[in-house]
Amino acid sequence: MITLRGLTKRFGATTAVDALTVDIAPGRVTGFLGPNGAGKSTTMRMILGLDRPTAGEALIDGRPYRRLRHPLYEVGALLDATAIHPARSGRAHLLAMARSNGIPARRVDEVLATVGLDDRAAAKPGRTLSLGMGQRLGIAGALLGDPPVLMFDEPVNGLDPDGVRWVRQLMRSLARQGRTVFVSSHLMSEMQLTADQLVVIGRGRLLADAPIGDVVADSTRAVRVRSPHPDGLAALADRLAATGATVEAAGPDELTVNGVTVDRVGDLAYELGVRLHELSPQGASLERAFMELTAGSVEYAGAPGGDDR
Ligand SMILES: Nc1ncnc2c1ncn2[C@@H]1O[C@H](COP(=O)(O)OP(=O)(O)OP(=O)(O)O)[C@@H](O)[C@H]1O
Repeated sequence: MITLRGLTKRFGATTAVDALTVDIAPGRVTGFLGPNGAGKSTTMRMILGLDRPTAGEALIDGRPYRRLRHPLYEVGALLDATAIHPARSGRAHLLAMARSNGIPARRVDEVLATVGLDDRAAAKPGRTLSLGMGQRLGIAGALLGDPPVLMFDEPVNGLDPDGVRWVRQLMRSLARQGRTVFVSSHLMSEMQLTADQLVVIGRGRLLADAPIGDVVADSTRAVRVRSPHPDGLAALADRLAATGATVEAAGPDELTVNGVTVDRVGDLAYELGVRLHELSPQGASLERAFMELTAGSVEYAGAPGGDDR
C-alpha cells in the first residue's frame, strides 16, 4: 500500500504537487495519469525519498521511505531507464545493487530471465543499451528485492509492440500476486488495457481516483456522422453547434459530434434533408475521459509564469 496524505511539493513559485491525498492499494494496477508537468514524477520521487515534501507525507506500508530498513525488499521502482553507468554492463549493475542490499547473486539471473535479457544483452555496457533494453533492465532492478510495492514511471517508453504487451502482462501478474503496482504512462490505450484503478492529477491536484471503468463511463460519447454532401454536412454542423453540441470536422465528409445523442443528430439531419452514409455512437475511451478530466489543467505549460520544464 502506498499512502499519500496532503502530499505537497513547491519549487519556488511552482506548486508541483498540491495536497494530494490518496491510497494506492495492493492487488491491482493503479494507473497514474496527468498532462505534462502535472506532477507525476515529483510525486513518485517523493514516495521514494528522492524529493522532500514541502508538506504532507508519502508512506510505503505505513512508513516514509527513509525509515524503511531494507528499501529494495519493500519497494521497487523504475524511474529513469537511462540511469545506468555507461561503462558498466547490465549484469554488473544489478550485481552491484544486489550486493549492496544483501540480495543473493542468483536473484540477478532470475530477474534477468523474467525481463527477457539474455546473457549477451546483460553483458553489454550501459551506453550501448537501446531504450527498450534499458527499460527491461530498469524493471529487473525494481524486481530484484521481490518487493510488495512497485512503481514504474513510463515503463513502456521505447518498447516495441511485443515489449509493450510483455510489460502489460508483467504488471497484471504482479498485481495478481497481491502487490501494489503504481504505473504512469502517456499511452491511454495501453493504460485502458493494463490498469484497474486510475489516479489522475492536473497541476498537482487530484482530479480522479476511481476504477477505470467508472472513469471511462463518465466520459461523454462522441457521435460520428458521414455524408456525401459537404454543404449539407456544413449546415448540419451549424445547426448542431447552435444547439450547444461540440462539432469537429473529422474529414471532408465526416463530423465528430459531442454533447448530443445519436437520435438528436439523426432527427436534425432529417429536418435539414441531409443524406447520411453513417451515424454511429463511438465507444467510450480513456483518451476522451482523460481529455475531459484534464481540460482545465493542460494550458498550464503555456500559462504566464508557468513552467513547461
Ligand atoms: N527540480 C525541480 N525544480 C523546479 N521545478 C521542478 C523540478 N522538478 C519538477 N519541477 C516542476 O514541477 C512541475 C511538475 O513536474 P513533474 O516532472 O513532476 O511532472 P510530470 O507529471 O512528471 O510531467 P511529465 O509527464 O512531463 O513527465 C513542473 O512544472 C516542473 O517544471
